[in-house]
Amino acid sequence: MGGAQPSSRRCGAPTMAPPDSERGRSSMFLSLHGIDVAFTRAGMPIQILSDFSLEVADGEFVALAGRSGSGKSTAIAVAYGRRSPDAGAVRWGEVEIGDRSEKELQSIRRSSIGYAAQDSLVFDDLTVTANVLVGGGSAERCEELLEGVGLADFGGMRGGRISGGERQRAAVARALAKDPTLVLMDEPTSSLDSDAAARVIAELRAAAERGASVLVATHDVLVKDAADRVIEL
Ligand SMILES: Nc1ncnc2c1ncn2[C@@H]1O[C@H](COP(=O)(O)OP(=O)(O)OP(=O)(O)O)[C@@H](O)[C@H]1O
Repeated sequence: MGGAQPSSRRCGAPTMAPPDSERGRSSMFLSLHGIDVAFTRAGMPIQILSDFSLEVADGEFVALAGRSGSGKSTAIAVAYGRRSPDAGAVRWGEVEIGDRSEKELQSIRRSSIGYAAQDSLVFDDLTVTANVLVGGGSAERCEELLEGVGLADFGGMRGGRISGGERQRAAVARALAKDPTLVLMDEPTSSLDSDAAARVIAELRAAAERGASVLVATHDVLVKDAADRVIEL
């Protein structure tokens, strides 16, 4: 067999990306291998992820879909190292995260991973610009991203004064401001109308085109349509 090609961009192997030397940046593909996660509900163990594996190549935008409760947020939390799996391995590029101390992981997260949880914190007392820059990145990049997600006029406003959808977009801008090599997001468009969602999706695509590996848990058909591949849990 060997040379089988994926039949469409929706399934099959990760897409190829230009080598690091051409992009002038380090590689940070994502690999989850053989992941098991179980929780206890009403005193009974329930298996949420069972021998679950996925890979996201450099420059690839992958949507993680599936019914409510299927384990999308859990998979994103495992990928970020926020939740330890019962079994299996997570790799950020060449780094197997189970082999590293929390301090080392924190340092990699700070420099290279853009993460936005479903409930990303926006500081009420900081301006939107300051909220974005908490995650690193330049003032210029912050301005560009705020414009991109439709918050160009909001930079000076306090986080406590903006709407839920605006907070969500500020959290996306914060995750992307340092131009991370790995992007992990949980439902980044859940509070957004289709115009605002399209803006966020354009920024996620742009991150992938710059060479980042992008994994997004979502129910949003717009995100699924924009992704290179959709993985159903
Ligand atoms: N800490 C926990 N303790 C017990 N059960 C948990 C815990 N965290 C998650 N679960 C359960 O695991 C299942 C998967 O949760 P998860 O949040 O990963 O699903 P999801 O696919 O992201 O769902 P949604 O689309 O509704 O956000 C759910 O049934 C949830 O109740």
